[in-house]
Amino acid sequence: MLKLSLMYSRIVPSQTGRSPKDKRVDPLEMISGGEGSPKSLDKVFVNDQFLNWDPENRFKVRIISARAYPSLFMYCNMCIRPTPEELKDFGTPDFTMYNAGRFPCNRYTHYMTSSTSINVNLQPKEMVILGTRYAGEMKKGLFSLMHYLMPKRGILSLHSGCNMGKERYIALFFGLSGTGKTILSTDQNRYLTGDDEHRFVLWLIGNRQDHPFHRPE
Ligand SMILES: Nc1ncnc2c1ncn2[C@@H]1O[C@H](COP(=O)(O)OP(=O)(O)O)[C@@H](O)[C@H]1O
Ligand SMILES: C=C(OP(=O)(O)O)C(=O)O
Repeated sequence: MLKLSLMYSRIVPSQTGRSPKDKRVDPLEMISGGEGSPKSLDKVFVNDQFLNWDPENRFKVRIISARAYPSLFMYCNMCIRPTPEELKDFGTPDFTMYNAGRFPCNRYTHYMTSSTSINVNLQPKEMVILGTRYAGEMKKGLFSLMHYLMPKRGILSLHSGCNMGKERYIALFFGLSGTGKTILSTDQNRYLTGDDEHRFVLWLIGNRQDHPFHRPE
């Protein structure tokens, strides 16, 4: 029984859902170094990708993770993959994300609310994830960044599902997480534009993730 429960505790991670109370968006630099932290590991997984389908409002993001899974999650599902040519000229990223979800933060440090910490920082333009294995934190962190940056460019970012009818009218689905945006926007009689994060510019709707634009006439 003891053996079983030990096995179970190894398989089931401590934090597998979102931790909104442990998330901070700080304008100032935070403590993200120290032994065992993502910045001190010898081996990490790195992928350079783009945020935003629209090339004119695109951001370069570098995702550095201690484990392969978060890296693959972002590479396969979330961001836009650069072409080999774009990767060659990638240069300095606009934003860097460090994910060491298995490493807990020190909950006794000033500001820490638990052993989970998700810090999005706009000054050094970086995000550090500690003490959670929920990959959705990475998506939501980049989404927070887009919420900050897009309105400065006259673009409204939306947390919504979006689909389009054959007559090219667009429907947006709003709601808190888990309230049915995905289910409602996935309609077999309508084109799915995107399930989650969108930007809205007059009549042009684009998904932050790797989906094409649809231009209703
Ligand atoms: N109208 C509904 N009645 C019952 N369950 C629903 C309804 N809409 C969605 N769900 C369920 O709620 C969960 C979350 O829905 P989802 O569409 O993924 O939400 P969101 O995209 O807003 O996070 C899913 O398991 C889905 O099947
Ligand atoms: C994925 C989440 O929610 P939503 O489906 O609303 O984006 C989340 O809250 O982590």
